[in-house]
Parts: sequence; C-alpha cells; structure tokens
Amino acid sequence: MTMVFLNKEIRDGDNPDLTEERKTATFDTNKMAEVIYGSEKLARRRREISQAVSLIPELADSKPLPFLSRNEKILESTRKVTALNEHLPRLINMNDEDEAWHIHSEVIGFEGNPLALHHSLFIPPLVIQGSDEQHEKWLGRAKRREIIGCYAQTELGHGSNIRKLETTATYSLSTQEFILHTPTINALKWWPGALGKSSNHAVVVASLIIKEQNYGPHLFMVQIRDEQSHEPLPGIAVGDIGPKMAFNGADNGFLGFNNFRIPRGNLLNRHCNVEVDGTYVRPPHDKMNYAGMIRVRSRMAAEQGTFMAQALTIAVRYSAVRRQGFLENKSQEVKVLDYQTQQHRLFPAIARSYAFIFCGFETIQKYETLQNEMNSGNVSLMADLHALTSGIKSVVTYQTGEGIEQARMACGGHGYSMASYISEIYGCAIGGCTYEGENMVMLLQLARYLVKSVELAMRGKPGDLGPMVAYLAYPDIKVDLVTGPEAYVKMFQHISKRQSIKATEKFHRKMESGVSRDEAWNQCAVELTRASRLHTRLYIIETFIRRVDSIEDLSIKMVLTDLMNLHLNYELLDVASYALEDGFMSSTQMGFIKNQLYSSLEKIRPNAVSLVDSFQFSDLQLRSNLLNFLFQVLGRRDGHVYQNLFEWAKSSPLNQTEVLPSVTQYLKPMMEKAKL
Ligand SMILES: CCCCC/C=C\C/C=C\C/C=C\C/C=C\CCCC(=O)SCCNC(=O)CCNC(=O)[C@H](O)C(C)(C)COP(=O)(O)OP(=O)(O)OC[C@H]1O[C@@H](n2cnc3c(N)ncnc32)[C@H](O)[C@@H]1OP(=O)(O)O
Ligand SMILES: Cc1cc2nc3c(=O)[nH]c(=O)nc-3n(C[C@H](O)[C@H](O)[C@H](O)COP(=O)(O)OP(=O)(O)OC[C@H]3O[C@@H](n4cnc5c(N)ncnc54)[C@H](O)[C@@H]3O)c2cc1C
Repeated sequence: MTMVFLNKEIRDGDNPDLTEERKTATFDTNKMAEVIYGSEKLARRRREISQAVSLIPELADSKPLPFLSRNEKILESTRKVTALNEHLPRLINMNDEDEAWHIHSEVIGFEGNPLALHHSLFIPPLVIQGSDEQHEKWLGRAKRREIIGCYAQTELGHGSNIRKLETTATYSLSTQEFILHTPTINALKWWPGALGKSSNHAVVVASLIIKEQNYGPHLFMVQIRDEQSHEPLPGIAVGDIGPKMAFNGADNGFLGFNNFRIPRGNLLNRHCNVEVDGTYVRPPHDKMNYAGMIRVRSRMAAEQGTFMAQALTIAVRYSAVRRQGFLENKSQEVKVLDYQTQQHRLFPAIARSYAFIFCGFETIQKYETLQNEMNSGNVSLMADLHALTSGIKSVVTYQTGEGIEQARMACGGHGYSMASYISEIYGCAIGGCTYEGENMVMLLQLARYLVKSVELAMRGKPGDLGPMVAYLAYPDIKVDLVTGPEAYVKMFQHISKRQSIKATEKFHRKMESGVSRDEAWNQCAVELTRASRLHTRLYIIETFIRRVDSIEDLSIKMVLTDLMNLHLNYELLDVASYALEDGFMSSTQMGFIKNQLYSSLEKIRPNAVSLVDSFQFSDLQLRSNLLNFLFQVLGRRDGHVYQNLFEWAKSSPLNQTEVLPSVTQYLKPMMEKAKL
C-alpha cells in the first residue's frame, strides 16, 4: 500500500527527478504545513485523516470520473458521500468544520455532490438567521443528515440584483401562513446546487409581502419533497438545469411554487419577524438577510487559494519530471522547471496561493468576530466586512483562474488532457468568479465604500476612516524600495489611493456636469473597479507580510520571505504603470523590481517542489492515484506519469473495442462508396 503523503522522506521507487528536488529543499514540509493550515494540530489532523481515508477502499473513486456519464457521476459522488457518512464519526471530529471540509474535498473532489451545499449553504443560514426555536426544529435533523437542504436564491431572471427577486412570500392574515409563488418563468429559482434531484428542503429567498407592501428579500425554510417518497410536494415544480462547465456530479436545479403554503414559523426570524397580526419587526441592519453571503465570501480566499495550490502541485511536480530541450549540457535534456519562463509562469502563482490562504484565514476570523457581535446585537462591523469580502472574493477568484490556466499551459499537451485533472479544477474555481456575487458587481460594492472613504478624507475627516482605508489620507512621501517590504506597501498605498481619488473625482465631475448619480457611476465604473482591485491587492500583500513576520522557525521564515518578495515584486510590477504615470516610481526603481523578481525565481527554484508538497494534498485528492486503479496521473507524488498516462488511455471506453460503430456505420460506407 502506498502512503499518500510524507514530508522530506524519500520513498524507494519514486521518480529520481522528484527525489532530487525533495533533497534540495531547505525546510521541512510538515513544518510548512503547520504554517499553511494555521496550527500543528490542524496540519497533523489533515495527515491523519488522509492516511485513514487511504485505507478505506470504498472511499476511492471506482472509475476515472471523466469517463463517466452525468448520471454515473452523480451516482458515484452520492455513493462516496454516503459511504463517507458512515465512516465520518470515526474519522473526524464532527464539530470541526475544517476537518469536515478537508475530508469531503479529499474524498469527493471537485465534481460536486448532493451534500456539498448542505453544509456550506443550507446549515449556515439556518444557524445565522434562525431563532433558537427554529434551531431546535431543524438544525439537529440537518446536522444528522436526516434531511438534505440547499440555498435557493438566484432566479432565471435575477441573480445579482436580489432586490428584484420575483418569487413572493405573501403573508395570509387569515391562515397565518406565507404563500410562496412563482409568478413568471423568470421567477423560477435557477442554479441552486443540489436542488434539482437531491434536496428535500431548501432555504428559499423570496420577497416578503405583507398587506401589499414589499419588504424585500427574506429567508424561509421550505420542505420541497416528501420525506418518504422523495416526490415533489403538490404545488412544487423542481428539476435539474442540465450539464455545466464543471460541478457535474452535482444537480444544480430549478424550483417553482404554485401558491405553496408554509407556516408563519418558517420565516427565519432570529433578526426580523412577522407577527400574527402582520406587524413587521425590522432587523437591526437593513442587509441582515445578506449576512450568509458575507460568510461564504469570507471563506473564498482560503478556498480558492487551495484550488490553485492543487493545480500548481500537479504542474510543478510534472515540470520536475518532464524533460525537454537543452541548456548548456547537450547530453541531457533539462527539466522544464529549469526554464525561467516556466518558473515565471508557476512561482508567482505559488506565492499567490500562499497569500490567498493566509489572507483567507484572517478573513474567516474576521467573519467569526462579526458573527459573535451580530449575535449580541452589534452590526457595526457589517459594512466593513461586506466591502472587504466583496473585493477579496473578486480578486482571488480572477487570479486563481489565471493561475490555474498557467498551470495547465505549463503542462503542455498533457495539461489539456483530463488526465491532468486541471480542467476540472479550473471549471470549479472559475465558477467562483460568478457565484456568490458576480465579480464586477462585487467590485462595485467595494467601490461604494472606497468613494465614501475618499469623500471623508477630502472633507478633512481622516479620523473617521477605518483602519482598512486610513492610508487614503496619508501624505505622499517617496520611498526607497531597497529598504524592504514596508516601502513596497507604501508604494502600493500610493497607487491605490491615487486610483481611488481619481475615480472619485471623475465621479464627482460627471455629477457636477449634470449627469445623474447612477449614470455618473456607470460612466466611471471601470475606473472604480480598478480602484477596488488595487485596494484589495494591497490588503492581500499586507496580510502576507503580517503572516511572515509572525513566523518564528527560521528555515520556514527564510523560504516564505523569498516567496513574499516574489509576490511583492510581481504584484508591484503588474501595477507599476499607475506609479510611473505620476512620477512616484522612477524607471530605475522599475528596473530594480524586475531584477528582484528574477532573483526571487532563482531563489525559489530549489524549494519549488517542496513548497507545493507542503500543501500535503494526497494523491487521492489530486485524482492522481486511485487505490483500485493504478492509473491517473500528472500530479502523482511518485512522479511516474508516463506509464500511468498510457494506462489511463487504455482505460478509455473507446478502447474497449477495436472497431467503433462510428466506423462501421459511417466511415466504412463512405470509404467504400468513394472506391466505386
Ligand atoms: C462539507 C464541505 C463540502 C466540501 C465540498 C468540497 C469541494 C467542493 C468545492 C467547492 C464548492 C464551493 C462552493 C459551492 C459553489 C457554489 C455556491 C454558490 C452559492 C451562491 O451563489 S448563492 C447566491 C449568491 N448571490 C449573490 O451573491 C447575489 C449578489 N448580489 C448581492 O449581494 C446584492 O444584490 C448587492 C449587494 C449586489 C446589492 O444589494 P442591494 O441592491 O440590496 O444593495 P445596494 O447596492 O443598494 O447597497 C445598499 C447598501 O447596502 C450595503 N450592503 C449590501 N450588501 C451588504 C451586506 N451583505 N452587508 C452589509 N452591507 C451591505 C451596501 O454596501 C450599501 O451601503 P451604502 O449605501 O452605505 O453604500
Ligand atoms: C456553479 C454555480 C453555482 C451556483 N450555486 C448557487 C446556489 O447554490 N444558490 C443560488 O441561489 N445561486 C447559485 N448560483 C447563482 C449565482 O449566485 C449567480 O449566477 C450570480 O450571483 C450572478 O448572477 P447572474 O447570474 O444574475 O448574473 P448577471 O447579473 O446577469 O450577470 C451578467 C453580467 O451583467 C453584469 N452586471 C449585472 N449587474 C450589474 C451591475 N449592477 N453593474 C455592472 N454590471 C452588472 C455582470 O457583471 C455580468 O457581466 C450559482 C452559480 C454558479 C455558476
């Protein structure tokens, strides 16, 4: 039996090219994993869980997933998730969300499964928005998986603009019920994961109507299927929306209501309520019903950082065993990882993965603080965290897409094969640019906050600016980048501040010229989204620096400092034109940044494989070594890619027969006809 992870331990039989890489590392990958995952315990638990999973054959894929039809994929993901359910109490601490996330993503992978949304989007809104009584009624059942749920907000006609959701929940005074109704085709719920075929409950977002007044989107607990027969309840139309770019092991669905009645107690009412006589009790914050979305967005940096890290693990390991072309020595071809272009393609993305994960853990903690405050009635942190997570969500999903695509190209032709698993990771990750708030829409949410902050600074009220935007009032003092990270931060602050001010001034000028506020906003939208991206990238840099500063182990600190320097130079180079434009950065400084970047690539080279090994993804998680199958493929820890690629190809259903019906039915007759 092959163990699926190890730190610097070298295994007999591994590809010697990878072994050589692991020997050159200057640090212990177990120690690095502790830094990545935040504690010795978490990193160790991940390893223990992976090892335990690797000993349970029924948790492995029974077939390579790309060869399965959609029905087979759903059957397979459901088989695995229910088998996992049986083993869970023995394998993980059931109250530990990190352990649950790890084991699900390891066993199920990216294709989705009928329970993926149950834990991330059904239970959390119930926890956040449900009263104690509602928790009593549904939470235990949901946690025990007696019922399966999803989160049904988006409609065919509206996803971004949730104030315009058309599904209505009209309060009936006479029966003290809400009547859910889908007035048009456009009002059908559309997209919710696991809704189509698997869920029997849903948290439904509908516009609350009392005595003909619309109170906007509210959350309702709705049973949609019979618990015995699993048939849709009368008054409900529900089904699957068809295949997608990825997540094809999940049944994203549609849902329509025909005057479907639910009790008054099904409005999730921890923060707001409709009393028996129809009196509406307001929540402490207008956007309280959006709190669940802040939660999901706050988790996306770490999540997306891990997606990118998986693609990079595959690409970096493969680049260390792939030999093609020559450098000085013409008797042996080089590892493609030795090409500067390959390093430039992969290493900045490794740095971003680390940066996103570090930033992600900080953001998750911020959300937890917000939730504790909200529970005690304090909503003052909501606006800040909404702005921050809107920006982070948008920047990390876009850059993760870029990084994964670079990883694919870095694997040449084999990267394009589904055997690499990179296309699946890509499809899943870029969904994040759209779900949980379309990126442009969310960048514009952050821009509202930045514009307001610039206005405060302009009105001479810098004391009113929160810590996240205090730099908008800082004076411009030129910096010498040679002095280190703080100077990079100051340069970035200047760039970000200048763009926020420019965009705000343009917005003001437009309005002064007589253009309406909304129209002026739209005419400045590209500049505004630029400001949001710069602000967010600055924030990510700062969290990276903070995390590296906090590390005590010298060998880890040294390699992470190299990675951080690469990140600083790469990010600054990418936005340098903003600072060159107003002479804040000189062309000499620009040359300095480039040279620093190239020297960072050289420094990182000997540690590259160990930097990705440190994420400690098992071969199962990378779909690179299945217990029941010896094939699969590019990211294998042992580096034996070629024979496994051949096995993969041989397992293709097309190769189960020598002559396909396409040949006998069409090609042969065509060729025969041509001979006549
Ligand atoms: C167990 C583990 C299993 C593991 C499985 C393993 C592997 C699987 C892998 C991955 C799975 C990952 C994920 C699953 C996949 C998909 C899940 C997707 C789920 C969804 O996809 S679910 C739908 C999400 N759908 C949206 O995301 C809609 C976006 N659309 C909006 O969110 C709003 O529509 C908005 C905000 C754009 C406009 O809303 P609006 O029109 O009402 O507001 P408006 O613009 O007028 O702003 C007025 C004032 O409200 C403030 N404001 C707004 N929002 C606030 C908030 N949240 N908090 C505090 N303040 C807020 C503003 O800042 C402003 O403030 P001010 O006035 O001061 O400027
Ligand atoms: C994989 C996946 C899983 C999903 N899971 C769920 C789920 O579980 N539950 C659920 O409820 N939903 C889910 N969704 C739906 C998702 O949340 C929405 O698709 C998303 O919020 C975007 O909304 P939209 O589709 O209406 O896009 P649109 O808003 O129609 O976007 C189209 C274009 O219009 C632009 N645009 C829209 N409004 C503005 C504006 N104000 N200013 C500038 N540009 C604008 C956008 O930038 C974009 O370019 C999922 C989606 C995907 C892809």
